[in-house]
Amino acid sequence: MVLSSPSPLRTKKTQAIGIPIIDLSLDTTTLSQRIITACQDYGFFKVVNHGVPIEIISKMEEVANGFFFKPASEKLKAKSNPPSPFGYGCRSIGFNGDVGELEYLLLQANPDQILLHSDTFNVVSDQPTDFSCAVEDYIHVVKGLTCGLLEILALGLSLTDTNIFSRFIEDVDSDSCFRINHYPGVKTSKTTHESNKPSQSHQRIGFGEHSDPQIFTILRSNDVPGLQISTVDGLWIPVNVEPTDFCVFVGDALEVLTNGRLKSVRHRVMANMSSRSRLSMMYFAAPAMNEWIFPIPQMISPGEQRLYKSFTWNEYKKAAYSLRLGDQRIDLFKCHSGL
Ligand SMILES: C=C1C[C@]23C[C@@]1(O)CC[C@H]2[C@@]12CC[C@H](O)[C@@](C)(C(=O)O1)[C@H]2[C@@H]3C(=O)O
Ligand SMILES: O=C(O)CCC(=O)C(=O)O
Ligand SMILES: [Fe+2]
Repeated sequence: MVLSSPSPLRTKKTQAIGIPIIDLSLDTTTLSQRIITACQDYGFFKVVNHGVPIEIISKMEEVANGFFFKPASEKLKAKSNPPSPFGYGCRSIGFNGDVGELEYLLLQANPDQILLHSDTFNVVSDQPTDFSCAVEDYIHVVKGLTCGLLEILALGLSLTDTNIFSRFIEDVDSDSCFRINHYPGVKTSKTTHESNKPSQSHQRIGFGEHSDPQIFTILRSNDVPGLQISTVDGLWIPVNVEPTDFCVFVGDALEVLTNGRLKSVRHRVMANMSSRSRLSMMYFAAPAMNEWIFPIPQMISPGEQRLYKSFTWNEYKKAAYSLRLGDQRIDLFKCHSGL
């Protein structure tokens, strides 16, 4: 594994330290060990040499930019009515008062459900088929990458059933979703520079601190900075992303399935970093709604306590949507008795 070299402390609470970079051209045994270490220590890693065709990524970026550059009045036509998490959103995140300096499109990702978004595709682009094909192609390849990584992960955890995680994602009813976030660039204010006062834009939160509820999240962004992950001791590490890389986040469901051995990573996006706009795309790999999530018995060593209760993915999603973005929803499902 290649680790980026440490650089000096930037602020009291933000530190640039080595973030695991996983080279997928390595042999499976080495890979599986490195992925486990990264998921245990950070709940996060970057992936290089993944083999996802650049044309598919660039096409997705092109159609997404085409949408976000449209006038606000056009984009608002892609807002869901009645309100649902899906479709176009601007500033408002979820239904409980969270806001961020971004606009986004949120879509269901499984091949059957994506067809339900045809109304959205008709308004997001003058060439709806071009848009929907770009989305379908992108999801297809990223889903393949996700399942491959989850199989290597299961191998690294010495689980006999190496499809135990990927099966959730391959399920035709999987609740995986796809999100495209657009963070407009910051207009630098002359007045602020002249008066030498700290700019308001320093506090601009693009997407507030949270962990992802799903199993795995695969992110790709352009080269505009802003993403930060939190370490166990509460330090924020900026993640510099190359447009050719993917970032992988452990989600809450994987923390539960591994009885806490792999930790879901808290992360956020700062929106004060560049005059250029940031575009990110996330594939959230999730189980089907009726699927049970609980610590896999093989993940509970003799003498170890079971940390989480059993619940369906539907129950977990309901809990997530009843809470604020930054809430620790996983705590609701902890076994206090150890049973
Ligand atoms: C405030 C919220 C937005 C969110 C649902 C929630 O109530 C809490 C979890 C949020 C999150 C974070 C990861 C993904 O971006 C997301 C789609 C998800 O599954 O959980 C969002 C939800 C959302 O924006 O709808
Ligand atoms: O936009 C990003 O880079 C990350 C956004 C995110 O964490 C999310 O949508 O869950
Ligand atoms: Fe996230």
